[in-house]
Amino acid sequence: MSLSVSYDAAYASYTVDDYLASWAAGFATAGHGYSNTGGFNKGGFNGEQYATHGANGSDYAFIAGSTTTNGLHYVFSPSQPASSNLNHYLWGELDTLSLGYQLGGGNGGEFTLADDVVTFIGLDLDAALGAGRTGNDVHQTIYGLMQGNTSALEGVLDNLLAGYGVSTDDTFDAISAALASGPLSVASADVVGVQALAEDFALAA
Ligand code: HEM
Repeated sequence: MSLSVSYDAAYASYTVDDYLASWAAGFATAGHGYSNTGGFNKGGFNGEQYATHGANGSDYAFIAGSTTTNGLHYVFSPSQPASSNLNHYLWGELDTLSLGYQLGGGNGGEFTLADDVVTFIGLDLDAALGAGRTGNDVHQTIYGLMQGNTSALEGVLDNLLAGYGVSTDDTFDAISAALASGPLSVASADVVGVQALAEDFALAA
């Protein structure tokens, strides 16, 4: 699936990094633990959506989504230490992410944001049961957001946006235009191939 981004026109000239920084500052979570767990759309520890809002009554929120039915799962084993790499981690197929304000829904229904500022579709991250936390992009991206830390998400986005010649340092409008014109052309990949060949000859000489 290719990446697409939809955003509130009021933020058109914000860079993605600027918006993520302001979202993170407003999310200002006091943490997760027992008091601010968020939840899955189906309740329990599995579903198509996981969502939470900042602690201390913050309206700032996010919804992580999977386009696969029952595609996201949380491992919570009280029998293992909370600090274990194989406990308290998210796995599954993470495809979409919405950031904004005023989380609603849940409790068996779909989550919504009354003010949905930006939605990324096509994140295309995948982690298997047993992946644990370390090296698990699905977990790191979402647990980062839960702590008001957007750096893992920025890394994921920059990785995808590089294929279109843009990055999270660009504005939503610039990114939207780059995504609309498609991935960098096959012709430029060919040019890279030719250059590599020329270097090979130079080394051989
Ligand atoms: C799905 C996204 C979630 C992620 C990425 C996540 C991640 C984590 C992590 C990394 C910890 C820290 C464990 C430690 O090192 O001490 C933790 C703790 C905890 N999580 Fe989650 N969590 C998620 C969702 C949930 C949900 C839906 C619940 C619902 C009950 C929950 C309940 C807890 C509790 C109770 C603790 C504290 C455990 C303790 O201190 O004994 N989490 N979580």
